[in-house]
Amino acid sequence: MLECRQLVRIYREGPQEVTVLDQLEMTVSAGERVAVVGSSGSGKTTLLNLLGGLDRPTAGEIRIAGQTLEGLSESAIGSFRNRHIGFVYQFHHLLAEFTAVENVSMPLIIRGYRRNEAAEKAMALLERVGVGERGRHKPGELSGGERQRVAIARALVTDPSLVLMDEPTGNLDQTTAGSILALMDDVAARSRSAFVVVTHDRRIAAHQDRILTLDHGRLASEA
Ligand SMILES: Nc1ncnc2c1ncn2[C@@H]1O[C@H](COP(=O)(O)OP(=O)(O)OP(=O)(O)O)[C@@H](O)[C@H]1O
Repeated sequence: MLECRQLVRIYREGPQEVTVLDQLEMTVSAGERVAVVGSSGSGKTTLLNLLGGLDRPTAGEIRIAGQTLEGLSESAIGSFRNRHIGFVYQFHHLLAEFTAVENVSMPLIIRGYRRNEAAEKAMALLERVGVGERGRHKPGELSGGERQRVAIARALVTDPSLVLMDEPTGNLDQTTAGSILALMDDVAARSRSAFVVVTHDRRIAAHQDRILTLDHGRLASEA
């Protein structure tokens, strides 16, 4: 499902070069859930941005669902992402002028769902993450944790083949985080989505099939 070969990301700051990812190798199968842990600044967000095609590697190859990202134009990566990848990033990027239901419906409408059908599916997911009664509100009227849950619903609503999550439960209490884990279980079981979850939360990490630790630009298996 996901394969990285000799992935390198070097940041240049004037004359300085910082190698954040160094010949990194990673494989995730369909339906498999992987946690990525590592100290602050170890490159976890950098890795997620590369996997989602938001940033380009300095060298190396990323293959998702049989497609190599290298060589795709920005717009081709954009439409590939819409079809295959669900994202939860630290900044949620919800559309401010749309309600929670509309935000979660959007990826379905892009895929050709009718508005009513999309809204129904979106609402069911918002209910699953405990914000059903906030569905008619815009992001500015929601708390940080509520916005985060809307972003999680939006990432999962299309049953994407790959889900990328950066600290998905960072703002959430234990009970709410538990309901997110249950939803991830459902999605993984139903649609064989692969998950890559960056987290500092040991409970979230332990819930995945494998834990990979990012250290000195490489991934080592922990469990
Ligand atoms: N655009 C950039 N230009 C230069 N350096 C960058 C850039 N983005 C990230 N870095 C550096 O790359 C390193 C890895 O950053 P990254 O955000 O990937 O770490 P992280 O593991 O996600 O950290 P955290 O757990 O704190 O979120 C850091 O040293 C950071 O300062």
